[in-house]
Amino acid sequence: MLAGKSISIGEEVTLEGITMEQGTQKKNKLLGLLAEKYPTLESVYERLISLQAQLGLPKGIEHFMSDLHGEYESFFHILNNCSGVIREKVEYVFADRMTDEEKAEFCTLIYYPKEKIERMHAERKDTPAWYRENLARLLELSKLMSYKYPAAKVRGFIPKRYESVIVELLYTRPEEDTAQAQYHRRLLATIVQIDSGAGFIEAFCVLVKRLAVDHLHIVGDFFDRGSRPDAILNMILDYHDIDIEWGNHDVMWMGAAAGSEVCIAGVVRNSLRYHNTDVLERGYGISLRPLSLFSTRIYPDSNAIRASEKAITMIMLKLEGQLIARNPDFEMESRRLLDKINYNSSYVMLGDRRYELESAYFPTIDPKDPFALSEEEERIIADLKSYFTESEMLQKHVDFLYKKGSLYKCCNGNLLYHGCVPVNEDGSLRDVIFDGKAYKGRAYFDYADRRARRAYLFRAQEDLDFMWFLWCGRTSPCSGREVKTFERSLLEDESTWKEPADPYYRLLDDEDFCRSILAEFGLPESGHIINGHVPVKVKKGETPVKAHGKAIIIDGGFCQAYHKKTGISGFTLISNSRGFRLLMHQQVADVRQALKENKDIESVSETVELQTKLTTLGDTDEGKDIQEEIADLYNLLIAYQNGVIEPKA
Ligand SMILES: O=P(O)(O)OC[C@H]1O[C@](O)(COP(=O)(O)O)[C@@H](O)[C@@H]1O
Ligand SMILES: [Mn+2]
Repeated sequence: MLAGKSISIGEEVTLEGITMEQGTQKKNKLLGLLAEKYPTLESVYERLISLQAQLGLPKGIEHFMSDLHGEYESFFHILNNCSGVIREKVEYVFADRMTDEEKAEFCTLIYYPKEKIERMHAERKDTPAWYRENLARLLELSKLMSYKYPAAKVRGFIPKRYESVIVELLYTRPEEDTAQAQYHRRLLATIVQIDSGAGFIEAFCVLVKRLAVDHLHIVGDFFDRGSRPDAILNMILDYHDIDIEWGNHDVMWMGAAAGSEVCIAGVVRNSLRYHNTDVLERGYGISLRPLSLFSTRIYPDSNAIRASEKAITMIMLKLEGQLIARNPDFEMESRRLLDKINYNSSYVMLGDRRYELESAYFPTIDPKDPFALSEEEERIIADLKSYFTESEMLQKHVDFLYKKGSLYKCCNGNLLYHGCVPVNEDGSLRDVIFDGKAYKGRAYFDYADRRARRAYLFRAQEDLDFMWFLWCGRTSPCSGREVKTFERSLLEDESTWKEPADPYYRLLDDEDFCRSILAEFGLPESGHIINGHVPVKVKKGETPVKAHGKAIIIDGGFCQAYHKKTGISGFTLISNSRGFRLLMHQQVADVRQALKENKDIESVSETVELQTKLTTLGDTDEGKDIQEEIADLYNLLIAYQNGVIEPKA
């Protein structure tokens, strides 16, 4: 932050101009700092040579997934099998040197080394020969998979305790020299002899998985529908390299964790709707008991879960109505419907049409003031608010979502966000107005991202309300739909459930439109838009690849609830030095089955884009940083050579 300057949310931060002299001083100061890191001429040469060489290596492998929706079991397996990539590599390396069963067993060992070794031990199959054979296989696989990484980087991927021996094994060439071959055999035999085979196998498996995926992008929607989003977040807290683009379900949970009452009601409602109360009660220590006691009293004819869902839905609709009234900017007036109900005759007016209500029973509504919470409801929501804001685990997960996440990301020429860029019917960027100021395109995303961060930092009501808008606002970049929770909960006529969506979703098939969006975010024509949010119904012939590959929608329905709709159980999009391919995960294997029968998730691979030119690290964003470091090192070299800075001997 610039000293003495306060920054308002709509404003861009710019550096004040600095004089030439100040500029030189600053440059020398930076060089001085670099000289501390590289104090000798040799150290500069060494670093320069290594960086220059790295620029020519193939770019790292990026995996993209979205819409995990709490589906912990499949995600756990997919994270361990690296979306099927390990099996492909095993196929490639061992081709006809191993049978299918042997390969399947070897893959299971890589996915779940600890458990598999325990199993082998229990079955008395963990003989020295078994260890030697599997260590040799893991070594061969690691060698092949590490060719595109500089040695220093590979070293960094190996668990510390095993680093020196594994490096030794990786870089000896037994096939070239008999002395080396003997040395190699000795190393492997000794590892087994001294009983450290299990530790080394586990360390190799860490290395292989690390080599398979350089960077993971999750394009939103961790929460809701599936049962354990908390377990997914726990699993990725320490993931080596990850970014997240917030989905509409995530922002609602983030708003809830920041203390937005309507977001809290929305989160509780969604959890009850899918019978996923475990995530709240066990995962986050949030008690639903006060709500449940109240609900079963108010709705004695319903079971406890259904009663709670009804009660929290009404609280949510009241709070949403209050929020809409105090935020005309959100343009959500059409969603304020409790005052359009005729409570005597049990119908609602939508526009000028009358729709029958599913039930005429509204025990918590005062028809004269339908948006007011009763005293009991106030107490329930206040209790829930304290549980949400005080749940250590939830706050830890939401901290992580803020730290690693954002509303969008530009990465290696590609544009990632969960939902849409709001546009007009003709594809031009749509102005969205807040506090009398119009925002569109990238500036709108930046504005919304800043407000979402401010909501968590300062928790002012208007920013907390904004989190709700992000969850379900028609012009929210996370949603882009008019979300019809009222109709879906209270009306039987399904024609009212349809949710009008932003023209963006229709236009995404048009290449020129995609290019215009990429350009708006300062990205090249060769880039791609990568979205989640809209389940792709593969079984109905829909394809995730839009506009000849300019846009890819990767919501393949990880969640069980959507398998019937999509026909598959999730996608992983992979970008490597050759282009893009998509893995469609066919069937979910649970871990127990995987271990017992060496079962895996079947994944079908489809090429999305095959490049003729290999993409190198030099072509990526990381490559640009390396180029800058190289330029700084050259400046340091010049400063050493002409005596501006004295190198150490
Ligand atoms: O499937 P449910 O529980 O009825 O939820 C439907 C609601 O979820 C939404 O589809 C949002 O969730 P997604 O972001 O996963 O699509 C809303 O548009 C819709 O109102
Ligand atoms: Mn979504």
